[in-house]
Amino acid sequence: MNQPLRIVTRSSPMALAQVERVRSLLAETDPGLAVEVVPITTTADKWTGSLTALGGKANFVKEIDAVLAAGAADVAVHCLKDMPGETPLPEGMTIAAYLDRDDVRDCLISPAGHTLAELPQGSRVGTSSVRRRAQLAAIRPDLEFEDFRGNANRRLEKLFNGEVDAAVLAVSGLERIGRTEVITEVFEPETVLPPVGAGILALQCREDDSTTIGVLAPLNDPKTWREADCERMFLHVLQGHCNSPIAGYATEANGELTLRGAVYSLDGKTVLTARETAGALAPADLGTAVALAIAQQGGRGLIESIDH
Ligand SMILES: NCc1[nH]cc(CCC(=O)O)c1CC(=O)O
Repeated sequence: MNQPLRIVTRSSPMALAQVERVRSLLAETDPGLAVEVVPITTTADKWTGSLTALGGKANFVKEIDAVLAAGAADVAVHCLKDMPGETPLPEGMTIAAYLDRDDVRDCLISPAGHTLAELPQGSRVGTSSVRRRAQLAAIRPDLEFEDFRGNANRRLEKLFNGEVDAAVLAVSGLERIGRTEVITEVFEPETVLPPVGAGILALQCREDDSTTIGVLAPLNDPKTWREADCERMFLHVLQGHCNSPIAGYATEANGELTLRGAVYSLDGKTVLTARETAGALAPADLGTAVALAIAQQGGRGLIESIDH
């Protein structure tokens, strides 16, 4: 009688783990509900070249959204970090819930067991993220960066095969694939400011699908929602693209939301930062305020100077 809830996902171990988390949450909130997984392999997953050449990391998200839009699935589980920031959600889509936020921190993985400070002069660090490159270059200008693609398991394989000396990945991603034992240093947000949406899973569905919205609503974490809202508006106002060295991290403590934002030059030599606390501001307005403070320092010029 009841239709199963169909969740569309990429087929990487991390993406599948994310879907399992949603499934087990739904088993608590909706014990009678049947859940079906619709796995797809996106063009971006198969592509081994530069993501910028393919049109950016938004490609991972776009093909999933197309399955949802076509009605072949009811829910998509997106890493908020991977969702494009310069445009609002695709037409006809809504976020029904943000799950309770995971670890937001990035970490260093060095098979030799080094911390960032201990890496030998000129070490090759694997990361395709311009944000991570800029942030690490600001601390260690001698490091060399190499493009490093593939899902997290694949990246660890390349790293331990010696293709690079070290890599930077998100702690939450390693938790999802059960590989936190490889971490050699966790970067606190004060050292490496997390990207917008770090550690947040967004449950997206069609905005006219009130049945699914109702099923997913109990999975929403209101504090994560406010942080996400604030960070997303920050990114939107700055018009950050998929290849922007932008970081933005909102935290709510004692009922008060604070947003720290930063925009970097690629070499990490210029770092524009701003930090504000909401006071009477709504989360999205705090995002706007911090974005404007960075724009006033020349942040838009830095963002536009980078190819995308
Ligand atoms: N770009 C890939 C990606 N998207 C989300 C995460 C990790 C989880 C998250 O922060 O939501 C990762 C892996 C990584 O950056 O190491």
